[in-house]
Amino acid sequence: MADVTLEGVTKVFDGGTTALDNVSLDVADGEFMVLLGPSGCGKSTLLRIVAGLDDPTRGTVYLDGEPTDGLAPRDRGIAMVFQDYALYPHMNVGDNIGFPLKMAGIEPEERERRTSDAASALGIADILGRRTQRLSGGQRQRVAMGRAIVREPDLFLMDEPLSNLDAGQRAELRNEIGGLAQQLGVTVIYVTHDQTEALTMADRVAILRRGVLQDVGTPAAVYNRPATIYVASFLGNPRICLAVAKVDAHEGSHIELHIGEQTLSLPWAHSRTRILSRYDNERIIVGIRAEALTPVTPGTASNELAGKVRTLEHHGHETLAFLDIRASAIAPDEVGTTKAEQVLGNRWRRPFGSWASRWSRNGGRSDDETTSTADGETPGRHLRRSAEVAVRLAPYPHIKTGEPLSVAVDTEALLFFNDRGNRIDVVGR
Ligand SMILES: Nc1ncnc2c1ncn2[C@@H]1O[C@H](COP(=O)(O)OP(=O)(O)OP(=O)(O)O)[C@@H](O)[C@H]1O
Repeated sequence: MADVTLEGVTKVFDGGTTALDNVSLDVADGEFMVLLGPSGCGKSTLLRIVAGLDDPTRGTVYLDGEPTDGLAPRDRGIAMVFQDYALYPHMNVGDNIGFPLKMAGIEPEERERRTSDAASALGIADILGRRTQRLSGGQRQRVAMGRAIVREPDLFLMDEPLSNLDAGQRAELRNEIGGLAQQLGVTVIYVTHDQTEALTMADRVAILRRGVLQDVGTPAAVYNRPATIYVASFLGNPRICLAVAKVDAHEGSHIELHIGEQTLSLPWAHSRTRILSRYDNERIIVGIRAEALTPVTPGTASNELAGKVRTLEHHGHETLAFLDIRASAIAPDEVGTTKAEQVLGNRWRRPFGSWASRWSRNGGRSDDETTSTADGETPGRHLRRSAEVAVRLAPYPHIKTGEPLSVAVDTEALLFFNDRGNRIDVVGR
């Protein structure tokens, strides 16, 4: 039995770095929770605080409903596995796995039984007598895992345990760790920066950015219905296209989304029309994943985008075409900054009216990339990021870079964000 609750956990290190900023998170008993985020977002700090190796500056960690303040790491029923698995080189595999039991004064017979059970579960029962120096990376990590599970912990904390392995070993162990956790019924908090690990292994994923929890949900929920633009862009390969669109609501009839010079039309009965209509005459960000697009003969679909193929990426089983749809795009890191305000134009439309209206007339495309705004900013600099959508094609298609391509757009699969990067159509999350 081990459920974990973090309540308003903040960690500010000496020197002023805020590694965690008011993080609240529940991990249920037996759940496989993956903490996902880029380097430096606070994942390891969170894990160390749960383990009791670091104290939070503010907030509380509860284990099974009990506050852990002052509870020593060894009394938390936790086992940790790190990326740099330090095995004892002078011991064989079996002794490495059984070492924590020896330290705990467990009788040799019992030790042997538990060591052998752990080794069998990890598929390394046949190498118990081997020295650890000659093991492969995957085998070494299995031994490290064995040493952790042999203690029969209630809670497993894993910090990038696969990052030192090659791609093949990672894929293999990914499956095994998920299966093993289920078999043992333990609660796992697993840290990674790898979205594939998160989406394939997790019951739920918690996404951190600069110490702030962005979203928590099942892999399907955070992928299909991300709470923020950051989550939408962090998950998914190829990356989501974040295009600027102007909303034009025709009350009771339909909503037009002007993306550059092109227009998508959503019927009034569309699931998200009412929410979008609140942004009438404003610019929003439309997230377009490859899944929303299907190549078509021009003029045959009810909603289409057309563009020129800028690049082709051949992946063997498919080819990705990156299509310049002649519209403005935004980078997730720009969201919430003055850059985003300028690209979106919602705030500066009035102060810099003349330039803005010319930009608007051009459907968001700058015809003068060097025009300066009143405060000396160069708007063209911000507009040069042009929207490129990724389109999945059959392997090695006949199309060439520079050629036109039209795609049908499944408007139900589009994601809509405001200028602060929050999804404006969050329903049921
Ligand atoms: N002991 C420390 N003293 C000061 N700053 C620290 C300390 N440990 C971590 N930090 C800082 O806190 C932030 C979060 O670090 P943390 O190691 O938790 O991130 P992470 O997401 O695990 O990164 P990585 O994936 O690179 O391990 C970083 O800016 C880091 O530099």
